[in-house]
Amino acid sequence: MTARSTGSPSGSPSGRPGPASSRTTPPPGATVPEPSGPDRRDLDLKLADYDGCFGCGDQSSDGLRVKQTGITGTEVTGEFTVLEAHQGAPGLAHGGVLATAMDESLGSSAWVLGKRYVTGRLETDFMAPVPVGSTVYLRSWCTGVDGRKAYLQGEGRIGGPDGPIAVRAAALFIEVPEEHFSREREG
Ligand SMILES: CCCCCCCCCCCCCCCC(=O)SCCNC(=O)CCNC(=O)[C@H](O)C(C)(C)COP(=O)(O)OP(=O)(O)OC[C@H]1O[C@@H](n2cnc3c(N)ncnc32)[C@H](O)[C@@H]1OP(=O)(O)O
Repeated sequence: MTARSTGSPSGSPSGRPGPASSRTTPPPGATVPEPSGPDRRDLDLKLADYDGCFGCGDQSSDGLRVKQTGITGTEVTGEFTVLEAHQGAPGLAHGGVLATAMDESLGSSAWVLGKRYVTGRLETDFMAPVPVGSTVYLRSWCTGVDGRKAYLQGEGRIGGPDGPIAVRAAALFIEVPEEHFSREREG
């Protein structure tokens, strides 16, 4: 296993600027709350009847089937394996698939904040090609909450949980009421 290339994912292992733009950087005064979301066991129960999510569900044969592997504070880790169905260029993961995996990971970190969030803005940096068959090790965490806005960052590594960063992301999630989901379905 190689050494993790940066302790701080907002750092710049490649010399490139960090992943967050002004729209995904928390404003001064934003704070990271104590996670108050359901713990893993509650979550498993609540999600037991729904496995249709393209990111984490088991019903979608070509879905990513991201498995969550740990939660520490707002940091959520997970992993998925790149299948042939996920190709862009021959033998390599499609960038949109990697962005989706980051959305899933960032969304999981937002979930542990204990409120309902949807992705408002998602920014991704693609740092290295990801071959089909690779396991991508995902990690996301909250950098601040300001009213309805939750700011998150994340990364996907290959070769092991401490391997090189292949993709990194920053996002703004927006808190929505429960009706958001039923209203949109009926719309
Ligand atoms: C824990 C371990 C196990 C976990 C186990 C799994 C758990 C489960 C995980 C699930 C993980 C799924 C992860 C996928 C998550 C999706 O994929 S969600 C689907 C994709 N996203 C959407 O469909 C959202 C569509 N957009 C919308 O519905 C609406 O635009 C929104 C985002 C709700 C905002 O609309 P609104 O409520 O009318 O609010 P609005 O006033 O427009 O905006 C609120 C504020 O946000 C700002 N804002 C909104 N959008 C933006 C933007 N794009 N850029 C900058 N600012 C913005 C506004 O400027 C405004 O700012 P202020 O004026 O308040 O300063």
